[in-house]
Amino acid sequence: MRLCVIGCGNVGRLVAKNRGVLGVSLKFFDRHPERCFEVCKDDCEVSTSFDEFLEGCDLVVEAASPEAVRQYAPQVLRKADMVVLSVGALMDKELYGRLLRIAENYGTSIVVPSGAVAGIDAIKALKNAGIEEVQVITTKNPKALGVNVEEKTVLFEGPASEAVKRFPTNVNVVATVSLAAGKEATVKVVADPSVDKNVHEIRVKSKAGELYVKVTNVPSPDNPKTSLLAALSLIETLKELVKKQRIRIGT
Ligand SMILES: NC(=O)C1=CN([C@@H]2O[C@H](COP(=O)(O)OP(=O)(O)OC[C@H]3O[C@@H](n4cnc5c(N)ncnc54)[C@H](OP(=O)(O)O)[C@@H]3O)[C@@H](O)[C@H]2O)C=CC1
Ligand SMILES: O=C([O-])CC(=O)C(=O)O
Repeated sequence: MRLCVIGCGNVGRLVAKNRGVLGVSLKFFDRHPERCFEVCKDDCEVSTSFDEFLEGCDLVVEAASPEAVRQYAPQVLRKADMVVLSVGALMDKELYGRLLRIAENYGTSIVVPSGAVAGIDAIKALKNAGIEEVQVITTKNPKALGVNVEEKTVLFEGPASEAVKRFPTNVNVVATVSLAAGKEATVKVVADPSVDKNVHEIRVKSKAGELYVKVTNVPSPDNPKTSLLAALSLIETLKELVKKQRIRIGT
């Protein structure tokens, strides 16, 4: 199995470290090829041309940016299944519909890991009973959100589709929650100088009950915006995709 990864940053590096566990050969692509050469050493391939990168891929992982999803997903899905981390891109209804049509025509799939949140299994299940309300509050240190504030400050309140435009690499989770719920989440983004974790609180009201999930994530050492849990969730998703599972846990 050849796993092809777009993005040689924080998450790409963790995939490379877990190569042995996954038992795959790896190929990388990034707009900074030097980052890929550093990630790979002599252990994997690096492509500097995207067309060449796509050749022979069994599964493609996007760990780059929402822009990379817009740029590359249509081409990828004509050839292979694609795991998408920059889920915010899928809040664009036109792109979402277009990608699903391509996947349908070419027999491929888009896979969205739970990423930096928990409870996606229950939200999907609750959808079957009817979801009335979905809210997400994301609180991070101002540095992670790219602002300079001295006290706890609400930076944004509004729908998920707007939140992902304002914070494209900080709140992909609100897109994942919205897609799982089949309903756009209302979102609050808070910068708090007193926190050193990436905190996501999810509230769902449904006919089958209410859900409240709070994750207090350790930021990745190399990229404080991205929680370590997001990369670990990807690794777990990849294990399920590349290895035949004798038991599957969760929805
Ligand atoms: N679904 C979820 O729950 C979560 C998703 N994420 C998302 O996962 C993605 C990866 O995160 P992380 O590894 O920490 O990010 P990094 O910024 O550490 O690494 C991303 C790498 O991809 C490169 N890149 C970005 N856009 C493109 C492009 N269009 N073409 C080629 N290369 C590109 C970046 O270059 P450059 O530095 O120039 O941008 C960088 O080298 C991010 O979009 C992040 O927001 C993160 C956390 C949770
Ligand atoms: O990692 C996190 O805590 C959340 C994040 O950056 C995102 O959803 O883009």
